[in-house]
Amino acid sequence: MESQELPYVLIDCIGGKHGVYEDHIEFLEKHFHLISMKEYLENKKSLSEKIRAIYIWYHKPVINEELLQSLPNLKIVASSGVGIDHLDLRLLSSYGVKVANTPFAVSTDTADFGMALMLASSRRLVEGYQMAVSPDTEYFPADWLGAEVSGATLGIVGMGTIGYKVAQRAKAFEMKILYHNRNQRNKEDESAVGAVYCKKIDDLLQQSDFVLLAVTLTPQTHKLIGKKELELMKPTATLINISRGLVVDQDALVEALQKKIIKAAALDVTYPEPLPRDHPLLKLKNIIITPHIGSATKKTRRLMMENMTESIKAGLTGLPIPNEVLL
Ligand SMILES: O=CC(=O)O
Repeated sequence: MESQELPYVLIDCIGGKHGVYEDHIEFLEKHFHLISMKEYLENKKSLSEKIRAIYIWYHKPVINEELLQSLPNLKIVASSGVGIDHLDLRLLSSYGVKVANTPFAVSTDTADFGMALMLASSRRLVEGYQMAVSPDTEYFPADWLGAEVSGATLGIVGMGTIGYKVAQRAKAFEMKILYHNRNQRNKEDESAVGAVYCKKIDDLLQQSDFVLLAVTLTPQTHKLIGKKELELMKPTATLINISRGLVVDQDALVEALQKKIIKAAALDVTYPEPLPRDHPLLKLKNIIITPHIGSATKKTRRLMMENMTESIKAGLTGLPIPNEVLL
């Protein structure tokens, strides 16, 4: 098929050639005629009727009335990852636009990364590395005590696909697993991993050595963990966030870490991302921060791209859309 006949897809990413990996571009260009957001905005008149899909790769474009009105033939928005907090589903649906994400592609790596953060924080991996490579520090073995992960209590807030995979891994570490879901207790999953359901999040916060957040960001989970919740946690506990920065009240977290109300935090997500270089979280020692890389492995990112391509193709041909996000 000639490139001119391929469906026009608006691609929105950060940096690089469309901000995605070269081999992804190669693949995508076999299926779509890619138009970058910049190109679109500069040539709106000639392109607006041609665009039939939007491909969002780790970015948060503003898809508002103005954009939607300018794209009369838009059928589907495919968004990388699982979180779709950057999309207004009602608005999109009112324009007849479908939405798809890639929840299954990301879950294994993101769960692995939650474990990595828990282990790195408890066993002082980053501090240890810094000490090991520092030319002029003396090393005293007695200074390097960490906290055990094996046998400790892990509280998972949000046991969906990712949370459940964290629980499977935690089981192998012989952890005691607690979980809290806002809406749904899942008896099958909990018995498979030997997890104990906490109807009240407060019970989980009070009992856990590690609290791991794996919830979706919604108006209900916005700043779910604030001052009160942090104060319920043990002073020896660590907060791990692999969901969205806005699930935690960051000002309250800074205070809790400064005052040692909790022991430490390990965050793959913050708000904003990245944090401004003078942000108080970056000045603390009892924290690990990574740049939202939970799903960042070659295989997973490739699978996400393939999933998004399948969803767009299905959406444009009227077939059932894999990974469609329903309102
Ligand atoms: O943050 C990543 C995702 O939503 O999968």
